Amino acid sequence: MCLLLASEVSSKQLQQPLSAFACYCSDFRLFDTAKQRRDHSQASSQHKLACGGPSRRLGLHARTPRRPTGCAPKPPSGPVVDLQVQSHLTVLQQPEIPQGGTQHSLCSSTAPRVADGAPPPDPRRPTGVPRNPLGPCCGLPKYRAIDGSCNNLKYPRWGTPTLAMLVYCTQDADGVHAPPVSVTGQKLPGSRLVSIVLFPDVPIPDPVWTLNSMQWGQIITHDMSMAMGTTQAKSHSIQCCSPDGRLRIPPEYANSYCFPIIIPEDDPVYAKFNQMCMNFVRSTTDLDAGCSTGIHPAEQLVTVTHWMDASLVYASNPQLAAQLREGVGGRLRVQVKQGRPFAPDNFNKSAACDVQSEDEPCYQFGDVRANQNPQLTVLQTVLLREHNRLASALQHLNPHWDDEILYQEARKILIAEFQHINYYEWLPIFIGTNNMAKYGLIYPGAKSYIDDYKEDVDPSVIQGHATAGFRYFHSAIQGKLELIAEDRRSYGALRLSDYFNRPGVIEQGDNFDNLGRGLQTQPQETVDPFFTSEITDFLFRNGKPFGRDLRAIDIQRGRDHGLASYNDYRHFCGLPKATKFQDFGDYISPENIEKLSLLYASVDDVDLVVGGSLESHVDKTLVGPTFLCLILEQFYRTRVGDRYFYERSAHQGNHGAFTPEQLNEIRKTTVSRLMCDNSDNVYHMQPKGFEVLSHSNPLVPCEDFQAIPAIDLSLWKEVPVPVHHDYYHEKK
Ligand code: HEM
Repeated sequence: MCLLLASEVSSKQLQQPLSAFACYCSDFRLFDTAKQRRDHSQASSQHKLACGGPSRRLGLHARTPRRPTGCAPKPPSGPVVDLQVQSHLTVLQQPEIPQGGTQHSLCSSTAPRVADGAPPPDPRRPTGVPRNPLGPCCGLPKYRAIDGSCNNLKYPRWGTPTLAMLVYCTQDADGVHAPPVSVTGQKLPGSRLVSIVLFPDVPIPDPVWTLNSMQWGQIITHDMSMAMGTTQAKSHSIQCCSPDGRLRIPPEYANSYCFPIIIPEDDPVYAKFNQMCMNFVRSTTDLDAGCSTGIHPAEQLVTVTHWMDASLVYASNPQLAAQLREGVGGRLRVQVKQGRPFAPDNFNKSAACDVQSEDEPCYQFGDVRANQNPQLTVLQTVLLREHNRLASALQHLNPHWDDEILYQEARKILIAEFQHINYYEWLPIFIGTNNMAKYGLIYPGAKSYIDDYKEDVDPSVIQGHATAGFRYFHSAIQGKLELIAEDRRSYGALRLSDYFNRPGVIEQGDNFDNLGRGLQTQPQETVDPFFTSEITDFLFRNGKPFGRDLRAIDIQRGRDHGLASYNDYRHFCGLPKATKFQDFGDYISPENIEKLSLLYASVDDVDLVVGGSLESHVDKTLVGPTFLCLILEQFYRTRVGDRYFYERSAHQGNHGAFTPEQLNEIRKTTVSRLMCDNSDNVYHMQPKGFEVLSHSNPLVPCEDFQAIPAIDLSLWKEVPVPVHHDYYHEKK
């Protein structure tokens, strides 16, 4: 029997830093008890001290200058390419996205990770092969394991929760875990100050893309990443500031996870409330978990599966996954309210939501962040309903299938739909169809299997993607969520910060449909260096007149994770390295260069989160070249490293591969079809749901299957294999 890693861990435990869960270390030592782990980690910190390294546990945060080259220059490799978009992109070099057989060169500041070819030896990165305590993967399962293990048969733990993010370029001040400081040895400019100066609130509605483009992006994020030790919705159990907004105690004595954001005295918002300190708790690393000897850069752990596997629907650990199931007909549990299915009540409402009474809804989904904002909860509910819709249809077609088969088959189809929407409908908007096709992320027009699986490509979430690049799309968040009627008139709007962690609003009246139509009608905010004050001043304010600043948190998180500088990442992505601020002028405006030069002492100090968010966009994308390079790399890995990717055939080990006919049905999936099929009383949608209504994208009836195609599930009808009588024994 296969024992799965996360079977040791409950979802609640996974949210807590260093909670008492079993921890696999890179040498595959399994700590059975918290005490064993503590002993080991004490030994590690002694070792660190012996090596002259810091000890966060003792509050000794070394403050050594930012190393100027956290990222070694990428050796020239392969031809300069133009990405078929803009001549100004000629700096990006083809090997950024590994193509078949090409050795991918990575920053050398940390041990290189795997792209193509043989994996480089990295003693810190568990592969799970020789000493896998789980034993070998069992057989060749048709379905993905809930915790993502055994997707890669050579490296069974790749993509599982509690594995670290992939690092290209790090810049910990002490080479291990201390947040970076300026090359001058001084502090970097405060994250809140940078947020105020460079990322103000200037509302510009996007002329083309709907709010669903933003919201679906958050869904993709939550499927693939959540840094361990962060809460991302509710306030953290560790508080680094005093209740009146002052620093609780001098940093050197504070909780070793504290890294509070200092608020400037003349802050335009927080000063009015005498706030000088914004809570910020560091993510949990392999070092904290006692899984590192402390002589390498600490790596942040992820609590969800790294795969694109709809883990936000099904959970990332088997216990929670089992609790989410109805146990009948392959369905997931729901509670039906006025004839409409919603997710079941959260196991611990007050921990998961900011509810004001026990009656107020707060849901249990596969991901802990699902209640964070109403539109997110709407999409989580749509996906939940879609699973049950598929399971019921399959049951109708195949009454002989049991609960397990129905669950797994519906899950397999839903994951395929999800991957298809992500790769063929959503990502092209953000990173460009041409770029994706050129680097093997999509194959437009394909009618058969795409066998591009590469066993040695590590599918892990990349630091530069999750901690910087993808967070740029926080810019697309709208401060008001419009309620849209069937005739597409708006008759009101919800203020976002009134409803953080209060999802019950989606049940009131027709709000579920109104919010769903709002997602597909209201434009998102333009992706640019402007961010709504609903997230920069009022994030998670929970009834208070001020909240927190997500942009400042993004910047601080980049420092917490030791991301190398923007200049280093620029260089890594093929842009020339700057020696003076004006050298950023190829992609950053003169006004912003001036602001950067006033804030930062050196070009080598500029945070990746900051510089990347100021770049002008590559044509036909919503990002500049540095983030484009990182996001392309991420989704290349996510695709080719996934043995179960929906376009894959059985020849490459996808033992549950769709038939070619089924695959071509999956390829009809669109986000509009999902919204049509899983709303309550929505009868019209535009075919392209991520694009605003227009003459070329008009409203059509949901029953218009030409305009909004539906998957023909009859192709999943299985002719039962006749049971052969055992005449020999019968005769006897
Ligand atoms: C209303 C919408 C959203 C809200 C309120 C929100 C809020 C947050 C918060 C609070 C965090 C944790 C910050 C930290 O402690 O480091 C976070 C992380 C993140 N967000 Fe968002 N977000 C939203 C939408 C989006 C969108 C649209 C995207 C991308 C398309 C996105 C991408 C990310 C990423 C990549 C992370 C890091 C996840 C991890 O690895 O831990 N978010 N967001």
